[in-house]
Amino acid sequence: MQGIWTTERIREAEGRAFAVTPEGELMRRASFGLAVQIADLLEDHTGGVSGRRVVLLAGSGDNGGDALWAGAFLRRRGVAVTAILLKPEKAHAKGLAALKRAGGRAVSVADGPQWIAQADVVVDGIVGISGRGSLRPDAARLVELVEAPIVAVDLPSGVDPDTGAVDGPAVTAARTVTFGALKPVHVLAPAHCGEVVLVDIGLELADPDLQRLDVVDVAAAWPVPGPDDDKYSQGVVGIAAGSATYPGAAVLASGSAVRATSGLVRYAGHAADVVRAQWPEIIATGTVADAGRVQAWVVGPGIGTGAEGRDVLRYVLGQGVPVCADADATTIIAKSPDVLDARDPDTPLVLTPHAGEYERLMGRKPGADRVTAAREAAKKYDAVVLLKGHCTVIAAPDGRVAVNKPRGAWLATAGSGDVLSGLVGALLAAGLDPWLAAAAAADVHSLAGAIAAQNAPTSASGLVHAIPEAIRAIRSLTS
Ligand SMILES: NC(=O)C1=CN([C@@H]2O[C@H](COP(=O)(O)OP(=O)(O)OC[C@H]3O[C@@H](n4cnc5c(N)ncnc54)[C@H](O)[C@@H]3O)[C@@H](O)[C@H]2O)[C@@H](O)CC1
Ligand SMILES: [K+]
Repeated sequence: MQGIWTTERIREAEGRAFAVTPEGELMRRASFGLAVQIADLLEDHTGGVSGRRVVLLAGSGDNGGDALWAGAFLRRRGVAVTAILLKPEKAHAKGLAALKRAGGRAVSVADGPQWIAQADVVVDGIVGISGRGSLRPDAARLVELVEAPIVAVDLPSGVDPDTGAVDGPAVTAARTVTFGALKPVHVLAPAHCGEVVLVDIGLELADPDLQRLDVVDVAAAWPVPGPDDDKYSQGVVGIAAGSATYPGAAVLASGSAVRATSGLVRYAGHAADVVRAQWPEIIATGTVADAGRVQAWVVGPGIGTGAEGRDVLRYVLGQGVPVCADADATTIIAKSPDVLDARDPDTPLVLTPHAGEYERLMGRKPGADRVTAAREAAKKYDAVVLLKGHCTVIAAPDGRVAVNKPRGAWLATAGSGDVLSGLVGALLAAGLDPWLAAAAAADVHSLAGAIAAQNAPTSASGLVHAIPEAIRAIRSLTS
């Protein structure tokens, strides 16, 4: 999660950096780092650098400028560099002059195909963070001809920088070299980016005002008990999950909450005996009405979508504490939206749909632009929406969005979602802002998945046991 920045914030940071660095310095740093990566790929792909052929697809903006400057650096290492200028009249003037001074060649779109056919590596400097929409026809035709590996400058052109959406021709890169910080595209469109390499150009992104929005500092957010805390003051979470026939969801969601924080966990439902046997520290009762006071509820996993599940959901929504509604609870809300009438308007709600549940909630699939999809659901339900997928997107009704950096696909295992909802509930009970709670939970969940996968293949129980190590790892990174 940490270090993924929307283009708006990247631009703000660049603006600050421009003010304190000599003109052209940021682009020099970016394009030098880019040239190093292009040479590295040439070496990997052809066994050498000098005498190899690189073709630059150079668009009209600074992204094209980066590519042209990188071409000039590569000339010094004996690379034959040809730039295809997509808009010759708007090509980055200084970059083009530098390339020509260094002995590089610039050609028109019409002459492009013959150079592409001979290229060892092609560089996509078509558009960067100002790019919108898919590739234009000229660029698309050239990209289609490429057989050599492509290095994308900053991001693969044709893919939306902030959402990763692709709705037409786009570049598929072997490697993407980005500058300053990762942007959403790098985690939302991994298939188009290939390997992502981050080049430090000295952007100051640690501004606390900026962090508040797009970067979730999980280590700082995670509740740590202080000397005056007791089991109640750290937040009591209630788990309404599972059934007598299917106690697994109850065991996983409750266990995950136990492992996430040291507050008290209450369980209410038909699996009380099994939960108690697995987790002696949990206070388990048969019904939500008997559960006692909690500071947040997790409701849904394995409760069924019938009348009893509906009553349970209605009850917890009416308690005036934050609720994480997961799995069957999402389906109940989709089928009978009137259950939400039980909700006090001020009660924070976190919904955790996967794509299928999203479709039930919204009447349409999330589609390629999962950021907008999550935002729209957050608005419609006035809830934090955590849209599950290879990369999880967390949107708040006020527009905040966090994206969770994927760490492998081990989380796609039965019961994994139950573990996530337990984590969200524990953080809600500890008093975290619901968006932050959901984002921090997703991050620890994905790291726990990666840790559990060291003993692959793993399972949801393995995930629960890896939670403390994941929290320790994240905390140690910043302490
Ligand atoms: N601003 C900075 O501090 C730095 C920026 N750098 C580079 O600058 C890039 C951003 O440059 P710019 O803001 O000049 O813009 P871009 O190079 O991203 O885009 C240039 C122009 O392309 C046009 N365009 C938009 N969508 C298009 C599409 N689908 N097909 C064709 N043309 C399209 C637009 O008119 C846009 O202004 C970054 O991605 C990065 O590569 C780096 O040099 C590092 C420093
Ligand atoms: K690009």
